[in-house]
Amino acid sequence: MFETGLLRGKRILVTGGGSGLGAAMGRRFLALGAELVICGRKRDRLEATASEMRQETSGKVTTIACDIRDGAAVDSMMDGLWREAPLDILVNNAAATFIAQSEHLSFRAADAILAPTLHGAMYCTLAAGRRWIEGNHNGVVLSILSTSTITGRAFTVPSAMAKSAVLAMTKSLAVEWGPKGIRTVAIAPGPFPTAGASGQLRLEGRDDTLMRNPLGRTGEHSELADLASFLVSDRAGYINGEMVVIDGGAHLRSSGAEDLLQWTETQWADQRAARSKG
Ligand SMILES: CCC/C=C/C(=O)SCCNC(=O)CCNC(=O)[C@H](O)C(C)(C)COP(=O)([O-])OP(=O)([O-])OC[C@H]1O[C@@H](n2cnc3c(N)ncnc32)[C@H](O)[C@@H]1OP(=O)([O-])[O-]
Ligand SMILES: NC(=O)C1=CN([C@@H]2O[C@H](COP(=O)(O)OP(=O)(O)OC[C@H]3O[C@@H](n4cnc5c(N)ncnc54)[C@H](OP(=O)(O)O)[C@@H]3O)[C@@H](O)[C@H]2O)C=CC1
Repeated sequence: MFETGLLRGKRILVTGGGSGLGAAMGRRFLALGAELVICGRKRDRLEATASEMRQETSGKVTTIACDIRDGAAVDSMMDGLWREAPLDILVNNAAATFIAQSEHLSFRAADAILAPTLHGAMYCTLAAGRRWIEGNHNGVVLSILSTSTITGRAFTVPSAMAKSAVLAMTKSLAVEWGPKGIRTVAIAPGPFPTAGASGQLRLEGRDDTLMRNPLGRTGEHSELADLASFLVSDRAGYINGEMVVIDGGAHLRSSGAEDLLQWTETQWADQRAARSKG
C-alpha cells in the first residue's frame, strides 16, 4: 500500500508498544523503515515483543520500562532517548479502562484510568514537545483515542473523559505548536480485538457489539497500523489537529455500550468480583 521506506529515518516512540494495537503499529512502522522505541511497565513483555519484531524485520527496536503515570519517569525516558538522538514521532497509545457502574467507582478507581490515559499522554506530549521546540526539531504526536470522544460512553466514563481531554489537547496544540513544526493528530478506533480490550471490556459474550457494526466485523490490526503509518508520515504533512475514526461506521449507529444497560445487578456484582488486571 505504501512506498518502501515511507518512514525511513523516523525515530518513533510508541507508548504501550509491547502489546495489542501498539505492537501492531510498531511492526508496521518498522516494516516501513522506522527506528522503533516501545515503552510500558512490563519489561518482560516489552522484551518478548521486541525480540519477535527483531526476528521479523532487520529494524532497530529499543525497549524502555516506564510508567507514564510518573512524570519524572517520563522525563528520564525522554532524556535517555534524546541523549542518543531526538525522536521524530510520539504515539500516545498506552491507556487503561474497565467497565463499571459509575456509582460504584471509587475516586482511586477513576484515577487509575485517568492517570495513564490522560496524565500519561499529556506528560509524554509535553516532554517530547518541549525538547522538539528547544532543539528546533519537527515532530508529530499521534494519540490513539476512541469514538467515546464523539458519543460519550456509558460504563467507561473515566476513559471517555480522558480520551476527550486528549482530543482537546490534540486540537489545541495543533494551533499552538503547528507554527513550531509540530503536528498533532489522533485516531479513534472502534472495536479491535486485543487481549487488553477483551479482558477489560468483557468483549466476549457481548456479541451485539459486533452485530451493531454496519460492516459486521471488528477491525483488523493491519488496518489501524496502515492508517497510523499514513498519519505520522510526511505524506500527511498538511493534516493537523484532526481525529480520524476507524470503526466501520459503528459510532453512527451506537455508542457501543447499550447492551450493558440490560445487565442485571447480579451480572454487575460478578463483574466487580472477577475484575481483570491489565
Ligand atoms: C472506552 C473504549 C476505548 C478504550 C479501550 C481500551 O482502553 S482497551 C485497553 C485496555 N487495557 C488496559 O486497561 C490495560 C491497562 N490496565 C491496567 O493497568 C489496570 O487494569 C488498571 C489500571 C485499569 C486497574 O489496575 P489494578 O486493578 O491493578 O488497579 P489498582 O489495584 O491500582 O486499583 C486502583 C483502584 O481501581 C479500582 N478498580 C480496579 N479495577 C476495577 C474494576 N474493574 N471495577 C471497579 N474498580 C476497579 C480498585 O478497586 C482500586 O480502587 P480502591 O478499591 O482502592 O478504591
Ligand atoms: N482494542 C480496542 O478495541 C480499542 C482500543 N483503543 C485504544 O487503543 C490503545 C491500545 O489498546 P489495546 O492495544 O487494545 O490494549 P492493551 O491493553 O494491549 O494496551 C495498553 C498498553 O498500555 C500500556 N500501559 C498501560 N498503563 C501504562 C502505564 N501506566 N505506563 C506505561 N504503559 C502503560 C500497557 O503495557 P504495560 O501493562 O506493560 O504497562 C499496554 O501495552 C489504547 O489507547 C486504547 O484505549 C481504543 C478503542 C478501542
